Amino acid sequence: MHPTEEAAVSTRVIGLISGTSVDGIDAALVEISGTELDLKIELLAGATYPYPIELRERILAVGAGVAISMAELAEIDDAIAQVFAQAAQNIQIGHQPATLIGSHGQTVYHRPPADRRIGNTTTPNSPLLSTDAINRVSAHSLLGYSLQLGRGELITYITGITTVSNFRVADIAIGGHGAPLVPRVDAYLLSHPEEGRCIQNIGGIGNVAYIPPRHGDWLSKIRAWDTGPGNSLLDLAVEHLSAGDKTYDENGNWAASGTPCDPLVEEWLNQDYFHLPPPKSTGRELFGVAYLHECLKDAQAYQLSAAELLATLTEFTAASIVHSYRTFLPEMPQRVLLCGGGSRNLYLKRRLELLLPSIPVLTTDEVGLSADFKEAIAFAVLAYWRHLGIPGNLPTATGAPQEVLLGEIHQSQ
Ligand SMILES: Nc1ncnc2c1ncn2[C@@H]1O[C@H](COP(=O)(O)OP(=O)(O)OP(=O)(O)O)[C@@H](O)[C@H]1O
Ligand SMILES: CC(=O)N[C@H]1[C@@H]2OC[C@@H](O2)[C@@H](O)[C@@H]1O[C@H](C)C(=O)O
Repeated sequence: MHPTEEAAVSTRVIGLISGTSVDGIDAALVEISGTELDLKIELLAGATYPYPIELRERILAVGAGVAISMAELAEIDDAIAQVFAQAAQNIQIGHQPATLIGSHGQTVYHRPPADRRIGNTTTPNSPLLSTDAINRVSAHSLLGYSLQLGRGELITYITGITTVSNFRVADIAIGGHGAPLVPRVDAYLLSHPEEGRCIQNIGGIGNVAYIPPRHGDWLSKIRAWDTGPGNSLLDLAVEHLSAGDKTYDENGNWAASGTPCDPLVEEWLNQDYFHLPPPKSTGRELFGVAYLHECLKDAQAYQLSAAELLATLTEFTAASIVHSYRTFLPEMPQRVLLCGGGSRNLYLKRRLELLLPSIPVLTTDEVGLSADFKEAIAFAVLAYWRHLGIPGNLPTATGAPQEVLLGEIHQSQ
């Protein structure tokens, strides 16, 4: 059957992801029809299932670089697959069953490819290589590497539903970053005929998709990249400042009771990552525990209170987003649509509004797409595209030289 004929009938798909905040598994049950410009989704159910505490701690430790044996890695891989499969089963309760699952899994390691474009520098997470050295080492060592745990074949076995997983590797194998992948879905679900929009996800890490008005060769003009920290530094700081009592700054209330220290924000924006042109991607390897400790050290000179420190980190997060728009976008957007948990941080949203005068800052909820479950929905769509033979990456977002089919299919029996 031709892909478009098959797509005329809607398909019930489950999207699963646990992001860089490692707070739990976001599951979305969606009805999908159409393919690209006619793509339609209906969110039938969305829920977040928290990780068992011990598993979350193990994942965070692995993500922070704690060495583990291969046996432990295998154990964590299967434990994650089991909780993902359980999430897939739970989200279907009270609904007609799904026929396909798109499971992103849990990122535990992400290394962007070494950057050939910038003479003798590389991306921040790669060892520093001179142009000569780059030419000497094999092409393979220049590739990125991204590891998502929660193997798809086990999810298929437990749920009995065909599962697509390992979405990032095909893009990475041809030289892309393998991230961000959601922008192609954003393009078809959130583009506007007349309006240029920035879709800003604020998860653990922040990422933007700039989508120009939908005419001419708009698709090739989309730009997308990881903007830097989302909630990662804020969450780590809150945990540190509350001595483990709190895991995040609810609605940004704590930060809102302080005042940002502008010289520190300026200083922090000098970091290499913010000056590296897109395509670019990052993770907790860069914006994680060690990074926060550097920030805390820098802050000592200013003797900031806890509230002032959080206000400063929140300002830094907002400023890194806006700085990247002003530096790398061909034109400023006419509207910004926020999604991800950080869109619930009202103080962060207010600071973004202040830094973007005259540009409305809304959430994707306000244009009909769930801000909480957009990523899970996107992986349902990516699995559906894989199933229909439609590519999922956007070369302008990942830096890959071409479009590719994303994901490995684990067929149910
Ligand atoms: N009401 C709220 N107020 C402030 N922050 C919030 C609120 N709700 C959620 N958050 C923040 O959102 C985070 C979770 O966001 P989200 O689930 O989008 O991240 P993620 O999907 O793990 O990350 P990524 O998009 O990088 O993969 C929490 O850790 C918290 O910091
Ligand atoms: C390697 C990895 O898991 N990257 C995530 C992370 O979280 C936000 C940002 O960094 C983004 O690049 C990506 O996630 C979304 C789902 C994406 O691929 O679009």
